[in-house]
Amino acid sequence: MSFTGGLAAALPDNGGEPASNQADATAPAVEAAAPDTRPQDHGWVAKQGYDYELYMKSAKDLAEAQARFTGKEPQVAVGGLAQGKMAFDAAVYEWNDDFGDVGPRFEELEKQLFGAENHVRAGINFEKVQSLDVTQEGSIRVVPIRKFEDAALHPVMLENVQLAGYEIPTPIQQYCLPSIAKGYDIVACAQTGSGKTAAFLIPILSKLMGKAKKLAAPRPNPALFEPGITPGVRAEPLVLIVCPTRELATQIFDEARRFCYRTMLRPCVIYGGGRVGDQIQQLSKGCDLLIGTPGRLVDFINRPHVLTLKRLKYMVIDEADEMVSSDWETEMKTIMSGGDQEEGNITYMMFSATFPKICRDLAKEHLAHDHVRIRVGRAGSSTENIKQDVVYCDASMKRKALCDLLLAAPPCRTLIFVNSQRAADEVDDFIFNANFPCTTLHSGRTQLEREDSIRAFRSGKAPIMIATGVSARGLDVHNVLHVINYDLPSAQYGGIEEYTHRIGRTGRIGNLGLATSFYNERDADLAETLVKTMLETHQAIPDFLQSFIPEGFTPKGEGDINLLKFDADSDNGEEDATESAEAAGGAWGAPEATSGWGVPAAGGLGEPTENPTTLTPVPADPTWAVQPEVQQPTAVNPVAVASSWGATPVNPSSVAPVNSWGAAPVNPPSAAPVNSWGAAPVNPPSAAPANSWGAPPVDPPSAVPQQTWGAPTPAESAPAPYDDSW
Ligand SMILES: Nc1ncnc2c1ncn2[C@@H]1O[C@H](COP(=O)(O)OP(=O)(O)OP(=O)(O)O)[C@@H](O)[C@H]1O
Repeated sequence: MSFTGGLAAALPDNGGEPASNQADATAPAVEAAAPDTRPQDHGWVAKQGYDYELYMKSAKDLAEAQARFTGKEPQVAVGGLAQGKMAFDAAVYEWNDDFGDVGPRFEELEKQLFGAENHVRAGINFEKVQSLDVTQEGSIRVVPIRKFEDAALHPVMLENVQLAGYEIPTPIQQYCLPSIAKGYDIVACAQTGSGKTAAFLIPILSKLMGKAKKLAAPRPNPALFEPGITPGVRAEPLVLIVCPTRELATQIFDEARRFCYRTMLRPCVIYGGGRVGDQIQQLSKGCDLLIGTPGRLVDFINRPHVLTLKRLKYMVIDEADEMVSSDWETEMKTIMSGGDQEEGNITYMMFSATFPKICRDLAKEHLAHDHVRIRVGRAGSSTENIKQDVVYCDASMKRKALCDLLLAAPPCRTLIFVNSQRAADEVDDFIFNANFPCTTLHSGRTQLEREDSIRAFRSGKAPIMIATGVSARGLDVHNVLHVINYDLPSAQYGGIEEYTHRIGRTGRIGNLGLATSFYNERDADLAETLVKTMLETHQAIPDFLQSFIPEGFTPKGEGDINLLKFDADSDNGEEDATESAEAAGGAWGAPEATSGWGVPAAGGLGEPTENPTTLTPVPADPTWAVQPEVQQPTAVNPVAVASSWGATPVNPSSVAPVNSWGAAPVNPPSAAPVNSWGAAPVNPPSAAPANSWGAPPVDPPSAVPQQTWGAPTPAESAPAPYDDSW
């Protein structure tokens, strides 16, 4: 099997791969150069080419071809999919009508759905996720729950939450669970990787559990369904989740498969690029929860014999900021108010990590006046669990810098962002030919290639993925330790909001992560907000960006938070700021000294979280750039520069074992990433400071912000009984 992009695989392969992995057997013979083994010497797994022949075949042929190709039974990959099968076909819990309201356990499926390697588990800094301040805005305030046991969940849902390994609800979940229980419309904004998906799935599904028979449309008994023989039904979902990308849709589907386990609720996903006929067949078995991308959804809404929204009870718009961008305007209008749904009966929810004005306007138009508005931290902020490094890199030096970077730290699952499909293919070619195990994700790929890429990345067969920002939005992959902005997203490519979404692919749910961005003069339009965003989470500001630190800002100064004021369009705006201030001093009891962002003023931004010496300006690596304004390095040792390419790791034992990719550990070794990333190249370019590349995600701040919820922790008590009056 193969996991890399087309262009790279089509080029002469210097990697000495087995014949079966060659991309094009008909390509003219090229005298093979000696394979460059530096990536593998460094610990990266061997690259694998893309098998086009296999991927051009139909679904049925694919399974057979795959068996021939591997010489085995169709292989089960992460997520339980036979390679070549598409994500919408993934197994869901199917019951027999005789079971009643709740089905029995099914161990095999349980392992597949909840296995640790198949989804991200909370990391060592989970308490940081917990400690962010929550602001409620608007007239409705809900009392947060502190434990899942207090949320009056259906007992089977509570079991599913435990199986998923969720011990404590994240802040967004603490507020969304009771809000949804009470039936409010919601606008919610919380950091990347803070559990927004479960924040709506758990309470919605819990409310519907036990009522499936009453509310859901009749459908054939799944246990007896035979495609082509059993008459199908029209899909009449109770829940619709709309999201901008196919990858996100399949990811939400995976989460929905987990939380629908043992329930009588059937999840389905539809998205562009997936075969329409096959997706219709899935829907015809019955569909209670439908996840979809806007284009395919509208297509199906226009086929009333396939899909009707007349039973709809909940509509969730995920990544709402992206969804309401002008590209989707017509589709969103059709979905939100068109079709045959009865609008008055629908609870609307909008979720995102950033919330520009256009989003707030849409919320005003569609949501009930008394909707709940929840904001965790500042809208659009990042998390301290991600260490952000910005290194100066001339455009012409980016390729070399990237290879250096990939060889500077022990191999780890790495996501590289570029601004265009073309750049993705070019970078893919380059590093694939340099023998790095990579794959690409962008909308120019076929859907099968995209799904294959993600599986290869998730499983660790291709631990490096090059992606455009749009395609990787919301991507939740276990153990992504490093995000590299090969291109920074300038204003034209989504600006600081895009930056926040991108780096949020690492450091998820309390795990630590590193984000390295290549910066040069072309990124100047981003500099000011980038610096403020970095200061907000106590990042070191490199020398060449020091001039963008707001005037008067000192690490220990009082009132510095105000100096980091962000544009209204990337925050919740003035109107919200006023309400937020009211809320802070109101029912929530937020301490007066707490800023709207939840950083306690006492320690807050004034307190650098790392050794202050790391704030010292860092000279740029002269091998990447010549930068007039930055202090020039004293000397460049060409030998050292050259050897930094193929340097063997300082301490080979600290390199993640090759086979650790596939079954990523539930809790990554505690030494990683702190120790493993810190390993500087053996012979770093003499002028290049080690920590401008792969410095570890800093000593975690010693003063972890205290809970600032205001609401007292409920005393230990028995789980709240399932409230089936919902
Ligand atoms: N309470 C919890 N405890 C532990 N893990 C959790 C909890 N809630 C969610 N997770 C896990 O955290 C990961 C991130 O969640 P999710 O993808 O919903 O984040 P998000 O806020 O939607 O991020 P993004 O804005 O980047 O899309 C998921 O793998 C999910 O399974």
